[in-house]
Parts: sequence; C-alpha cells; structure tokens
Amino acid sequence: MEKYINELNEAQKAPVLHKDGPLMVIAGAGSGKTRVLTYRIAYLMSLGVDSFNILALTFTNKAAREMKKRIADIVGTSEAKNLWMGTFHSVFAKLLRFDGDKLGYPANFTIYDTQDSQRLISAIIKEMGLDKDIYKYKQVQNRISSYKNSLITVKAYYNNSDLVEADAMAKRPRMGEIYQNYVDRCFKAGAMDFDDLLLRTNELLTRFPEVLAKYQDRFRYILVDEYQDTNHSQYLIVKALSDRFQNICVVGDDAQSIYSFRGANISNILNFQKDYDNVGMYRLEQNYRSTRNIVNAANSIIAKNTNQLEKVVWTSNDEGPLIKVHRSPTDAEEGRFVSGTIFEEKMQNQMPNGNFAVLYRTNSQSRAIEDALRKRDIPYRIYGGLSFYQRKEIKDVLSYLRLVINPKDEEALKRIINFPARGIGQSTMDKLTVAANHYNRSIFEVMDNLDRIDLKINSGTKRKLGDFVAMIKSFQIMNESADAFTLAEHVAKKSGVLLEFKKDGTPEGIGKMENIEELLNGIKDFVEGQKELADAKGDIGEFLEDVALATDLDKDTGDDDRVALMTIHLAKGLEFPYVFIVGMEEDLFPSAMSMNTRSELEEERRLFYVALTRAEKQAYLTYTQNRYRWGKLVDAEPSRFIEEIDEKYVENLTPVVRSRYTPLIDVDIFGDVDKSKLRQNKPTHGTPPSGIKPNENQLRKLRKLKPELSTPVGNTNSVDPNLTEGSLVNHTRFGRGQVIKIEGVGNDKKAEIKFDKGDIKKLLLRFAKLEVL
Ligand SMILES: Nc1ncnc2c1ncn2[C@@H]1O[C@H](COP(=O)(O)OP(=O)(O)OP(=O)(O)O)[C@@H](O)[C@H]1O
Ligand SMILES: [Mg+2]
Repeated sequence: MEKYINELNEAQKAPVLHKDGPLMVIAGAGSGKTRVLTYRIAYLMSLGVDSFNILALTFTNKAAREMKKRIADIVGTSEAKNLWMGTFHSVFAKLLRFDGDKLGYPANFTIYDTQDSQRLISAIIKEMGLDKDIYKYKQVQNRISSYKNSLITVKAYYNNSDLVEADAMAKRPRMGEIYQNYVDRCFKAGAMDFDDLLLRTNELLTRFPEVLAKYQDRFRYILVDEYQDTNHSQYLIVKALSDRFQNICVVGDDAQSIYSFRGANISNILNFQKDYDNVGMYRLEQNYRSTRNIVNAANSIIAKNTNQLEKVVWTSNDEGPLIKVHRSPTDAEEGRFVSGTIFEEKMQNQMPNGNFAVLYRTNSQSRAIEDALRKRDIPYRIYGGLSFYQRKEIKDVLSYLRLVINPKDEEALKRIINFPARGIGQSTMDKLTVAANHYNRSIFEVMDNLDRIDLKINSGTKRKLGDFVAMIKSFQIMNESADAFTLAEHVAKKSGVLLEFKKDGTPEGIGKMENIEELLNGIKDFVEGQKELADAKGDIGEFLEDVALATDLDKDTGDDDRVALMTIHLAKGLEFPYVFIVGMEEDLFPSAMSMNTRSELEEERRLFYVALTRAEKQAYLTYTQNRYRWGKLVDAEPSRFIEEIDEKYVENLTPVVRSRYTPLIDVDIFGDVDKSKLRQNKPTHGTPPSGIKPNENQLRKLRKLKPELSTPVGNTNSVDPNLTEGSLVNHTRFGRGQVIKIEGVGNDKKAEIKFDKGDIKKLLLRFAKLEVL
C-alpha cells in the first residue's frame, strides 16, 4: 500500500489517510478528487476494514467498475468485488430488492424508465378525460418527478397550498389527482420509477428504524463522488445512513455543479460543515490533467462567476498549445473542421480515435458532426440521445422478459399483448383495464381469472387471452432454471417477435431482426460477465435491472476505438487528450433558456468550465455563422464565453468577428425545395452500445438517410456573379423581386430581396434558385 500512497501528492495523502469521522474534499477540476476517493477505499481495506462495510456512490456505474478494478490492483485481492459501489439509483435499487417488501413492493419490482412513466401518465390523462394540450404529459411527468425528488408525497402535495395554487394557476387544477393515480398505478403494477428508487429508500429508512439500523451498521464507511450534484433526496439518504458512525467522505467542486435543473442542490456542499461535527476539510490545488494554458483559461472563465467558493488551481504540466477557436459558415462545415482536424492529428501523431471527444450543449447538435465523421470513415460513438434499449423492437422483447419477472407490469403488458397481432383489440383491453381497476388487481391477474368474472368477452377472445397467459407462464417456468441468454433467445422465438420482423421482409424489418440478434449477443456477454462476480447469477432479472439503470456512459466497455460524442453534462468526471467544444454560440451555449437570471447564466458558465477542463492537451472551440435550427437556418453569433477567456490563452484560427447583438433572422435557404422532405431526414440518434453495433449494411442505410445539408440543394450556378443591390431577379417560387441588400462573401453571401408579392426575404445565394432579369 505504501508504494501506492506515494502516487499521491501531500495534499492528496491527507484526506486518504484521514482517520475516522466526516471529511470533505473541495477542489477544482482534474486535481485528483476521484483518485483520492479510490485510494481512500483501498487504504481503508488495507487497514482491515471489511469490504462489505464500505459504500461508494459514483456518477456512473462505469466509474464504479473502474474504481473497483483500480482498488483490486492496489490491495491485490478479489475482495473489491464485495464493495457496494455504483450510482445512487443502482445501489438503492439493490437495497430495495432486499427490503422493499416492507413497503409492499415485490422483490422483483419492475423499474419503469422515463418512456414507461410518460406512457402511463398519458394514459391516465386520457382516462381522466383531460385536455392533453393543457396537461402535457412531459410537463406533468417533470412536475411529479420534482415533487418526488423533494420528497413531496401526494399527501404533502395537498397540504402545500403554494404547490396546489401554482398548478391551479398553470390551469392544471387536477395535478394532485393525476399524481395520486400515477402513484397507485405504479404500485399496483409492482413498479418503481427512477425517482421512487430514492423516495422509497427514504421512506424505508424513516419508517423502519430497524432497517435503518441494519444499513447504518453495514455501511460504516460511506464515500460520495461529485457531491455538488446530489439532490435533496440523495442528501437525506446519505445523512441517515452515515448518522451513526459519521464516517462520511464527500468530494466535489462547487464550480462543477451543473444539474440544478434536475434538483441538484449546491447547498449540500455549502452546509456540510454544519451537518456534521469536526469535519476534516481538505483542498487540492494541483491539476494533473491539463496543460497550463487550459488550466489558466478555465480559471479565467470561472472567475467571472460571483457565487462560488474561493479556489486555487495550478499545474506543473507543460504550457501546451493555445486554445484554438474556429469559425465556420454553417454547422455542416463545423463538422468538417472537426473531422478534418481529427483526421490530420491521427495521421501526424498516430493517435487512436479514443483520444478525441466532441462535446455539445444539446443532443441535436451531433447530427452534423456524425455526418462529417462518417464521410471520413472515422468511427465514433454517441452517448445519450435515443438509446439502443429504447428502440421499439428491443423494448418489445424486453417487455416480454419484464412480464416473465413481474406479470403485474402494466406498461410491458400493454406493449405486447397484441404484438405480434393475436386478435386482442382495444375494446378487450379497455374491459380488462376497467375490471383491473374495479377489483384492484393487475390486468394479468384479471386475464388469469376470466372464468370467474363475466366481462362480456367472447369465447374466441377468451381463448386468445388464455393462450397468452399460458405462454407467459411457460416462460416463467423456464426462468426458474435458465440463464438470461437461454431464456431471452427462447422468448424472442416463441413469442413470435423475431418471426414477425422476418416475415416483414423489408430492409427495416431485417434491420430490426438484426438488432434483436445483437440484443441477444449483448445478453450473452452480460451472462458471462455476471458469472464472474461474487454474488450474481446471470439471470434475466439481473439483466433487466442493468438495462434499466445503465447510464449512457455505462454501455461503453472501451473495447473498440472510437471518437466520443456526448453532451457536456454527460462528460462530467471524464478526460480526453483532445476536446472539441462545438456550437459555441449565443442562444445555444449559453442556452437561450438559461439567460433569464444570473444564477442560470452562472450554471451555463460552470458547464463551460466542466467542458474545457475535460481536455488534457488541446481544446478547440468552434462556432458557426449560420446554424440550421428548428428547421430553419438562423444567423448565429459567437458565445460570450469565448470572449470571457483571457485572450492570452486563445488563438483564433479564423479572423475575429466581434460579438455583437444581431437579431435572429430566418433565412430561407431552400427556395423551392419541398421542406417536408428535408425534415424527414432527421438523424436517428444513438449508436448502439458496444457489442451491439450497426453492421455495414445498416450504416450504409443510415448514410443514405442523411443528406449533407451543406451540399447545395438548389441550383448554385444560376446566380449571376454580378448580382448587385438593385438587381431585378426572378425566383422560381417567390416570383419577381428586387435586391435591396447584399451581405457576406463566398459561401455565405446572402441577398435581401423585396418580392413583388410584398414579402422581404433573405436568401443564401448558393442555395437560392434565382434568375437575374
Ligand atoms: N498525484 C498524482 N500524480 C499523477 N497523476 C495524478 C495525480 N492525481 C491525479 N492524477 C491524474 O489526474 C487526472 C485527474 O484526476 P481525477 O480524475 O481524480 O480528478 P478530479 O478532481 O476527480 O477531476 P474532476 O473534477 O474532473 O472530476 C487523472 O488522470 C488522475 O489519474
Ligand atoms: Mg472526478
């Protein structure tokens, strides 16, 4: 162990060697907080602390796995496997499997993902006969989620007149009823949503002192990474569990708090010293990750925030190259700059793809980058967006499996009761739902007791329902002895799902079939991995839990070499030698939705700080002058954050355009092209997790689906180069007009034209079909 302790600097050693009692490490990015947490666990184990007595909470399950590996390297035993380590959600899901029965949940409860929750909420809104334009299911789901994260139960909601009034003001007086119905339906289905995993844990620990005592005794040492982004519910769990032994170690950086929109509460860090006695406070100042230019640039940014703890970050690393800023005319060209730069760096320095990351503010920005990377045959992986497990065909198979584990799972049942079609229609389902609500039973139980209740269902349909129940029961019997792979393969075949797509015969159907095959391969890998673990069986229940709780990063096993594309939020805690931060534009980053208050703007700035500090060697900031947003090309203006970096650390690759306020003008680039066609070319986001990759065929299909938007859609050659202000022109769709103004050069040249019909339009000349008269 001593050898390993020497891999730490003096400031890092202190918290690692800290004796019992609470401690907090507050330090800037890249200063070794995560390393300290990892080494402290190893150190505790080397002192003889039983690995069963340690609980570590991380931002992703992948981070937990990596930490375990590192700890096993250091302490040299397989004991690391026994550590309880993972995200809040996965750790407490496990706890609820053991003790959730006290709250009335079965040990095999289903975890509803966001899509399941939203489908259920929409069904409830419909059943209650409410206007779906006022009660928007996504908004309703958001509200319910935020109540749960603040531990506001239905009863507490009704007792809180502020909340009730706020919903009434928002023309949603029946929010409370929806909330109540939603909670009841989840409970009846034996299901918990993501927020329940924390809410129910809190409930369990408060209502059952003996359960609390058991886990307090078990988790004698609790460690939390990224503490700045814990929400109220998480805070209370940690507080309760650590109350007896007070061996709580939290590490974090208030400057990297970026999840307040999801209820993360920075005061958890600020109040830590008040919450515990004799807190050991530690600060780390030396950054080991990044060049001096990057560290200094990041410092100059975050200094602009008024609301923060004082911190010093310095590095003894090389100065490194300056931060490069690049402007492109459009997002397609921005993509080309990124792919071209990666290509050159790879060529010149023989670098793997995994050394590069492209970070953006919103998922939709990935499309242009993907197109450009594909053109250069650079492999990449997108994290976030629509995940593999959300695809219809995958969810269909998973729904059968969910039903095997928990036949009460209503969302799973509704998905597949008539897929593949077996003649069970909506009216039958409505009758079953009414009966289920009436008898307070699940739909499956009603189906299983049809001979005992008269639902006016004809004998043919009854037989079909009976066959379905028998099929699920046969899968259940098989599940008693089979591993996840064997069962899943059997279910995919016997349910008829595979055959359905095979019969379909279209390229889409075949693609779906291939995806299911890849799912099965993924399950096989999973089973093999699980069997190596101390307490795992590799059954389907374990697999479903893994799928439900995997964060997007967790699907990366790092076994193939790809450029990483992800949102900045997801990049927290990670590092890459080369980082591109794209879309550095006002209204995009900072986001248009986050500029109303100083605190929102400061959160955007912290987000930029997180982005920049992911880079080890080189950071690129790119922005465009025109961006295709919401189906329109809009003028863009460089982000204020670019100007906020001390200019000593920045090199402009393109001539500087000073930021100025320009109102957004819609530029109609497409002239007479049918826009509805263009809109169909939306990218399908999300590449599948590793082991589940699109094959060449599918990739070819994808490529065909995505036209290069920067290639002219109209006829570029029809514009007379002598077009000047005052020229009379004819446009195939808008008719005759006169040029009032010309601006921009080259590819960017635009003309403002007053058409005889009265409209004034700005057209990008390389796209517009204009004839000079
Ligand atoms: N004493 C050290 N000697 C050498 N390398 C170190 C040392 N401490 C940390 N590092 C390396 O520096 C990098 C950053 O460390 P780490 O990820 O632990 O920082 P962090 O404070 O958790 O960053 P973030 O705030 O981004 O989460 C890692 O690659 C880590 O291995
Ligand atoms: Mg970290």
